[in-house]
Amino acid sequence: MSDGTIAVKHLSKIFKKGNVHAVKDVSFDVKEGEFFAFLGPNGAGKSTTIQILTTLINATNGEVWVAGHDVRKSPGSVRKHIGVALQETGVDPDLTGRELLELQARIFGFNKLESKKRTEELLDVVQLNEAANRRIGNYSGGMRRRLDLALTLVNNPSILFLDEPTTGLDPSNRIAIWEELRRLNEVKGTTIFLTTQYLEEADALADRISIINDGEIVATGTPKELKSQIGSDLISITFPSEENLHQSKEILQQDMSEADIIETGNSLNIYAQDGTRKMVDVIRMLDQAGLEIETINLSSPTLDDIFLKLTSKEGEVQNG
Ligand SMILES: Nc1ncnc2c1ncn2[C@@H]1O[C@H](COP(=O)(O)OP(=O)(O)OP(=O)(O)O)[C@@H](O)[C@H]1O
Repeated sequence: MSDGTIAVKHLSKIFKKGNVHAVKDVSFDVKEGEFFAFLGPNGAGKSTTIQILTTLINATNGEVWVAGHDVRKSPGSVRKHIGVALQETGVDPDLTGRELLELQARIFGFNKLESKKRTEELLDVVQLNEAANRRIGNYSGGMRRRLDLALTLVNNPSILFLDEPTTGLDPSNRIAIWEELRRLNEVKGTTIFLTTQYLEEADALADRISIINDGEIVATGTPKELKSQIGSDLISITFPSEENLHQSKEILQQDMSEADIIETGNSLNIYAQDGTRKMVDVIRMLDQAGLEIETINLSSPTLDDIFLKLTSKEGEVQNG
């Protein structure tokens, strides 16, 4: 039985060489058809995790099920149902894109005719038809990534694993890959497990994100959940005079004990869960007290704020 799910329970990996504890008791599930992003800085343990999930290296501890199969007991069954694009795959630069795709199809057991047919389909999918007869050694970074993506799709996988698929690409090539991944996920229902260091990539693509840092998952949720988990909204107010600022602060502190009010230079920063409503309250209270304000501005936390908070050594917010 195969499906498009991933289940990881208490996964750990210790590299004996250097005694590196690269992955520490990591657990998560990915549902069929879900777009899941593993987000973390350099050395967080993303590549190690993806290599275990794709049967390339063994875990030290824990259980991993991919496409309904145990990666340790049935690696062959897992491989049949997944597509994998890892960082820095070495291929013969003298082959053309078309030749490499045909070769990959033969490796997966397609006969000659089927291999040619599948290759043409995939060249269409990743729009490499025009470059198909050029040597891979002459491909640009964006073309290489598109070819890598096509290679992962040869066996019609139910789950795609992509390790930092857009690292080093310029913005237009990055967006082209994003569109392709979205289409695969939405139209074909392919489950996607992607690692990235880019917040905007996880935010733009993923249904759910786990943030990994120093081998541990520090937060999991939808982009929206992650934002609201940490997320107080921020109301910044500037005043026409210092006196105005101090009087306003006193008034707001009396009536708003639940919100943090912090003075920064000539403005007050107010942190509140429901920023829009709080902003209306603040304006009303200051108006009633006859106090003038110069500007008032409301902003929500970005994923950047959350990422920094969760991955900084001082970060105190933890969540599973
Ligand atoms: N084969 C290995 N032997 C020893 N240590 C390793 C090995 N592979 C990875 N590590 C170490 O394990 C830790 C996690 O590395 P990993 O490559 O999984 O991180 P990553 O999140 O993928 O980082 P990057 O974004 O830079 O690819 C790092 O400290 C790394 O040096």
